[in-house]
Amino acid sequence: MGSRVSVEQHRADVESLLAELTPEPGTGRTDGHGRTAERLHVGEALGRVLAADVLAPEPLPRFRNSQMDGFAVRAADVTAASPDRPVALPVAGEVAARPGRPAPLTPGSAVRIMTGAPVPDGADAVVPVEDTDVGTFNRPAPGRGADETGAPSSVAPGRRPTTPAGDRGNPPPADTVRIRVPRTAGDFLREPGSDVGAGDLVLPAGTVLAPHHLAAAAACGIGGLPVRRRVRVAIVSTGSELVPPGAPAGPGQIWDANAVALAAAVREAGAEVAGTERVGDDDEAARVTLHRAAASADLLITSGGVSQGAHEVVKDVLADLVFRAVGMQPGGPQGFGRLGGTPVLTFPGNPVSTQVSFVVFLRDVLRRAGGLPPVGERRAVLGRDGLPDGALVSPAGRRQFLRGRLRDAGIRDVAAYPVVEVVGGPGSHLVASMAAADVLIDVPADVTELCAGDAVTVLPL
Ligand SMILES: Nc1nc2c(c(=O)[nH]1)N[C@H]1C(S)=C(S)[C@@H](COP(=O)(O)OP(=O)(O)OC[C@H]3O[C@@H](n4cnc5c(N)ncnc54)[C@H](O)[C@@H]3O)O[C@H]1N2
Ligand code: MOO
Repeated sequence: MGSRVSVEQHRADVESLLAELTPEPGTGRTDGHGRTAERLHVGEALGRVLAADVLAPEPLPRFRNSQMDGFAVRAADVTAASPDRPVALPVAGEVAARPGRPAPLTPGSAVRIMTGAPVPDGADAVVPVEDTDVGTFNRPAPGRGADETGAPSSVAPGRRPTTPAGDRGNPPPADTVRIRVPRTAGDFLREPGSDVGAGDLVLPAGTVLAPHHLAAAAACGIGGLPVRRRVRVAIVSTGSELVPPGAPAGPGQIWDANAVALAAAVREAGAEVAGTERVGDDDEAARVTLHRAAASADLLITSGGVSQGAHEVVKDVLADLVFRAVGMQPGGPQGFGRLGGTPVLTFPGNPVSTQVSFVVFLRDVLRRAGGLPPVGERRAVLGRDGLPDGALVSPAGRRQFLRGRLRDAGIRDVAAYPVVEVVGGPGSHLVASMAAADVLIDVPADVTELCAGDAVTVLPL
């Protein structure tokens, strides 16, 4: 395996191997049909990354409509209105939020109008129904009377209604409305294009589509969105001892944690799982499986079979790859190269090592390829609880990635770094203990001792 290389060196080599996964304009990764993007129904695009700017095909709102339930009027007809001297106007019908175009308003009249309904030509303001003698357009609920403003009076739970049930149904609309509040032109109108104009930018390329982005696109009538094609990753876990979770395990068998962990990590990083396969320590079977998996994907990742044992199928079958010891713990034995043109990363089989390898070498590469921001790192202060002796020692020349848990910062600590406690042990088989962690504590290769209170870098899990 030769001498150890640094984490930085291995990361640089992995990034240069995988540069083709991050499309640059004109040189992008394609899907065999020359596409770097695909079109998805707006309802299916959650979490995907927009491949192009999305412009509004029409103004939004599409037409001038009412902001309130009330009466569409000419403002000039109601400028003199006041509670003491209401202006009476004849009511010339009703317009609701329904398909169709309303008839124009005759000057000197009012039209009942509902929220969202198109405003008739000739009307330039809406008077909310509460500002008129009508009070409300609601039907009285069964058994409820109307109060003096016309609004239904509330009936306390368990009380008997104060009016007989015969008041049900819509009272006939008044043919005259008395308007008590003056209005000026434009009041309670929603103008076409006041949200977005035709041809305006609604969503810029690169947006990671959240529900409110999808709502904006849908409201603009956009049925399909161009999204970046996701990197397709094939996953092969190796080891004759492995059985799938849920299946019975006999003597010497263990459940395959890595295929599940890697598939979930790939998806979380914005990529797509082309397939997961398990193969035993049989060179011929492994050869077939690895070639098939590589041919199906943009990237192949494997777990296991890369150290110094007698049955290292990955090393044996992928002999053209570079296998090396990286100066880190866990995750020391690493390999990279190509199989039939497809880039391959080989992660060590210990389940903590596999997951740490993904976080350290692949997570942000996949995120960048998919148009997502890197997870990045943050600073924290080492807590005392996870350090019985108040300090930890780390071997020189090995970058350690310890499992840690951030403590909730109290209000007093808002400006300070959060405290991180070491959790679980350092062993790379301690996969259940890792479930208690929410970060990896990054101890640099040249640091051999850390004390409670020291500042550290952590990588979120
Ligand atoms: N003589 C040496 N032995 C080992 C060295 C070394 O440098 N010299 N390195 C050790 C380190 S560090 C690691 S990490 C492992 C890496 O080994 P492999 O990548 O070859 O992995 P395996 O031997 O196949 O498995 C290691 C361990 O993990 C378990 N495992 C494997 N796959 C899964 C899975 N999908 N789900 C759950 N657990 C899995 C496997 O049963 C073994 O216990 O090598 C050390 N040895
Ligand atoms: O490097 Mo291994 O990944 O420590 O257990």
